[in-house]
Amino acid sequence: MAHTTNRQEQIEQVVVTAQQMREIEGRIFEAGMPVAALMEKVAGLISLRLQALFPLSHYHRVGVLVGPGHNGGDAAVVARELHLQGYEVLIYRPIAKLKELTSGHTQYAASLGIPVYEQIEPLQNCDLIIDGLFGFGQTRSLSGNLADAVNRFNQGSQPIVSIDLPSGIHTDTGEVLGTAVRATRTFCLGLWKLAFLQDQALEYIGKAELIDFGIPAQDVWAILKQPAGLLRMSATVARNYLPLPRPAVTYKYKEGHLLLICGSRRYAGGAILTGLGARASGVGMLSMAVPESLKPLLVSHLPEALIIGCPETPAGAIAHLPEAIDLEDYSAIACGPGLTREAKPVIESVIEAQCPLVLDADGLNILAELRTIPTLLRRKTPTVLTPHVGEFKRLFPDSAGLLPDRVSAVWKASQLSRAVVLLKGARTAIAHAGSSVWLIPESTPALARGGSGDVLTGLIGGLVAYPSLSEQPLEAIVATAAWWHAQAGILAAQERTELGVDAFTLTQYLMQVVQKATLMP
Ligand SMILES: NC(=O)C1=CN([C@@H]2O[C@H](COP(=O)(O)OP(=O)(O)OC[C@H]3O[C@@H](n4cnc5c(N)ncnc54)[C@H](O)[C@@H]3O)[C@@H](O)[C@H]2O)[C@@H](O)CC1
Ligand SMILES: [K+]
Repeated sequence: MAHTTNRQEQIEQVVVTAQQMREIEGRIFEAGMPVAALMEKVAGLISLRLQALFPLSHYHRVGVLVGPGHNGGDAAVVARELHLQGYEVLIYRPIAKLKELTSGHTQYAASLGIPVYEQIEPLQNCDLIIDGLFGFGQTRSLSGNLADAVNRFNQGSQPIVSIDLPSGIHTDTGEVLGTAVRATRTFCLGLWKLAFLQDQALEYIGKAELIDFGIPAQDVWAILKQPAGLLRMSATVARNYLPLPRPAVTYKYKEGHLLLICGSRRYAGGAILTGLGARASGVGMLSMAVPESLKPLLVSHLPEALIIGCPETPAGAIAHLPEAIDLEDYSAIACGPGLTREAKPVIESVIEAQCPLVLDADGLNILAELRTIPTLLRRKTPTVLTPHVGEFKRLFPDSAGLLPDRVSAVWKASQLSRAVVLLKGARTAIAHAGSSVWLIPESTPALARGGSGDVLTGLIGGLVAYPSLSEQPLEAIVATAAWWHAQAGILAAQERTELGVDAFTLTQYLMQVVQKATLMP
C-alpha cells in the first residue's frame, strides 16, 4: 500500500471494525484525553455541520433521539448546542438508565429548558431528527417500544441525521439488527466503520460523511499495523497505481501485452466492450482472440488491436485456441466476456498460462464447473476473478454462506483460492489470498447495466499487463481499475443522468477520470 504523509489522507483511507475502533479510542483515553472533552469536541463538530446543512431558517424544530450510551451523550451535547443557536429542540430519551456522561448532559440540556420525553408523539412534527440512540459496537437487536419508535420515525417525511451509524446497524457486517434508523445522512465519527462499505447497510446510511475529530495517525497504525486489513480506494491512492508517467524512452511491449479472449456469435458486443475497456488502460499491445467470424467486426471497432480468429463451434463460440497462439507471449490474459459455456477448452488452456490471468463471466462459470479451488491452487501465477454475487455463489459455495457480509465472504474466498477476488456490488470489494480487503467507497447504480462488467474486465486486464506495475500488490492494481471504472460511471451519470450510462458511453468517460486524477494537486 502506498502511504501518504498527510494525517487526514491516511485517516480517510482507513476502515475499521468496532473492535479496532474501541482499541484506537482506548489508546487516546489512556494517553490522557478526557472522555468528556472528546465528546464535547465531536459533538461540537457535528453541531457546526448540522447548522451548515440544515439552517435555522428552514429547520426550526429539531427532535434529538438520546440513547443510553455515549452515542446518546453526543446527541445530548448536539441538542444543547442547537438550542443555544436558537433551534427549538426536543429530546426523546426512551431508556431511563443512562451512562454517567450522557446522564449529565441530558440533565443539563433539560435545565436549559429543552423538554425530555419518553414518548415519540411530541417529536412528530419536527423538521429534522438527529439519531443518537446507539453508536458503534451495537450487537443487540432493537425490539419492543424502541423498534416501534424507530419504525415510526422512519415513516416521517423529515430528514434524519444519524450520529456515527444509523441506530440498529451492525458496525462490521452492516446487518439490520431487528430494525434500524433509515437516515438521510450519517456522520461517521473519526474513522470509517466497515458498515459504510457493506451493501446491505447503504439504504440506511444515506449520504455518508466522515467527521474527522483528529485521531492521531500513530494510534491508528498501532492498532491496524501497516498495511491495514481494510482499505478504502481513493483518487490519491489510485494515482500511485496508474502507469503514469510513462518513461521517456519505451516501446510497445515494454508497456505490456494483453491477450483478451472473449466473444461469441451470440455475444459479439461483449468482445468489443472488453476491448474498449482495455484500450483505455493504455496497454502497449492488445491482442484479441475471438471466433473467426467476428474478426472483421472487431477490426473495425479496434483497429489498433491484433485480432486473432479462433475455430468456432456450430453455435459460434470459440471451440479452442488456435495452435498459433503461444500463451507465453503475453504479460497478462483476460478471458470470459461473451464466451458462452461452450468455450470450456479455452478455460482449460488458459488456466495453464504462466502469466496473470483475469477470469470473468462465462470464464467464471466454466471455472466453477472445473471446481474452483483445486483448479486455482494448481496455478503458479496469480488469478483475478471478478464475480457478481450470483457467480460468486457458484464459484465459492463455502464462502457464500457468509453473505450478505460481503467483506468477510470475499476475504474467505480469496484465502481459500489464493486468488484476487473482486466481488461486484454497490461497494465492490477486492481481496487477495486473505490479505488486505480493498473497498470502492463510491459508485453509481447507473453501472447496473449489461456490458459494464465487460468494460471492467478489459480495464483490469490492461493494468495487470503493465510490466512496470508488476512489483505492486496485484489487489491494489485491480482495486485501482475498479475505482477508475466506478468514477467513470459517476462522471457519466453526472452529465447524462443515471439512465445515460450504457456500457459504450462508459468507455468514453474512462480517460476523463485519469485526466482529473493526474491533474489533482
Ligand atoms: N466517549 C467519547 O468521548 C466518544 C464517544 N463517541 C460516541 O460513543 C459511541 C459509542 O458509545 P457506547 O459505547 O456508549 O455505545 P452506545 O452509545 O451505542 O450505547 C451502548 C449502550 O446501549 C445499550 N444498548 C445497545 N443496544 C440496545 C438495545 N437494542 N436495547 C437497549 N439497549 C441497548 C447497551 O447495553 C449499552 O449500555 C460512538 O458511537 C460515538 O457516538 C465517539 O464520538 C468518540 C468519542
Ligand atoms: K446513531
